[in-house]
Amino acid sequence: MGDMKIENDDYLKFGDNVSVPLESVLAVTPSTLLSYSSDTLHVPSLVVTPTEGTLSGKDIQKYLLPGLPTHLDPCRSRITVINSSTAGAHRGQEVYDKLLQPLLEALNIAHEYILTSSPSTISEFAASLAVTESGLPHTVILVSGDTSIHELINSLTPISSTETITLALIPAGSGNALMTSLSLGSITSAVFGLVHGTPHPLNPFYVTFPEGSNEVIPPTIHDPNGKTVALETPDSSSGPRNIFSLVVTSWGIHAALVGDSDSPEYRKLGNDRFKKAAAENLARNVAWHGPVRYTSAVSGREEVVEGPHSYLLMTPLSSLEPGFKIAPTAEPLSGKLEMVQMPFLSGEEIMRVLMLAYQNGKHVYEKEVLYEEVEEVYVAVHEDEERMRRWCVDGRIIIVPNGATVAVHKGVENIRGWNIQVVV
Ligand SMILES: Nc1ncnc2c1ncn2[C@@H]1O[C@H](COP(=O)(O)OP(=O)(O)OP(=O)(O)O)[C@@H](O)[C@H]1O
Repeated sequence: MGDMKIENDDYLKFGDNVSVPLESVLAVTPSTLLSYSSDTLHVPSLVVTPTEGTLSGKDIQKYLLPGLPTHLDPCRSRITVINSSTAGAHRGQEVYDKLLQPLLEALNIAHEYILTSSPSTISEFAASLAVTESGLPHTVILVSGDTSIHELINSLTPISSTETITLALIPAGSGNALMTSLSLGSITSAVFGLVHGTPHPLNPFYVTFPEGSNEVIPPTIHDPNGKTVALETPDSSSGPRNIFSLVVTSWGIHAALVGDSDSPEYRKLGNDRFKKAAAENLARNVAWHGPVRYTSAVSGREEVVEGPHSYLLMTPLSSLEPGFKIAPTAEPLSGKLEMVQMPFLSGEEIMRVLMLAYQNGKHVYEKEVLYEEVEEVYVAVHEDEERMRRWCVDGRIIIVPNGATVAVHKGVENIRGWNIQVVV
């Protein structure tokens, strides 16, 4: 299947000689897989005769699609495509109309299509998921950014059995840190991965927030001021709450600038809001107080950093955005968790150190930076001011009570009975 230009709408006939740019080839499939299968359409004949500059016998393996993988086979999976309509530059519909829908149709992949219409469409979908009547596992093709993935996995409700849900991610958000770290950050590479990839456990890490924690709900058109509500999860409205994180969890200056940039005053500034929030937070020169106790995954020993701190961030990903290698040794999907901590530093020093992250993650060699693979991190937050008690979990802002301890745990495979896999 390729992006071929064929004159006069003619079908290709066996033996026809056609040139297709290699980067346009998605798959080489037997014609029996295709919905418009016909005796005259023999897609493999396009590429099985290698000439210089075309596919060689070895190369062709990468493109071969002899049959549908389980996650795309409607006889073996229940498939839903969710398009997060406000993600990134709002190009999700175009991606679905021009790329995904024709591809799924050509391969006879029956699916349900959901175009999000509100900030709760994804969580409502996830909450409605149950073991299918047919017993088939769910495949969700999510055309979105990282926030939508976070919402989906965190809205799954508990089930008594263990079920698998397979996510195929098409990066259409403004950040796409997960897919960027998996080297599938472009739409074309992700669509190639959708067809040729295999499911791997996502292993999200999780953060336990104590009772009394609140969540800041950013402004929407319906509620231009936003609001703060008690933090809830599908399995608990009292006691500690576990929030699953796939990109980043932070406290200190990172959480402060993400939190500020979401406020109604900053939102008016569009994309410049991040720059302004960063500049203002760096100029404040404040320190965050509370001991950080962690278990090193390397030595197995428990260590304590008393603080005060400027920066504390936990992530399983190497890059939070293209080029910004905050955790250069991270191995996404491995379940491993990296911690980056900086003591109280001036705004200028923080900036100097963080800019080294753009040089292939060189900041981790600076004496000011503590960089460790960790099993667990416990942070006792001692701050009077509410804005200093803000945590960021994949962009969500959560405010903890003064004196409370937040616990961060390395990756787990199962969320409330659901084994989450991602196609890579
Ligand atoms: N029609 C809609 N109206 C309001 N909110 C929506 C609508 N559709 C989706 N959303 C919400 O908008 C957010 C989109 O987040 P998503 O991660 O997909 O893109 P993004 O924010 O551009 O990317 P990133 O998270 O990488 O920065 C999600 O919170 C989603 O629930």
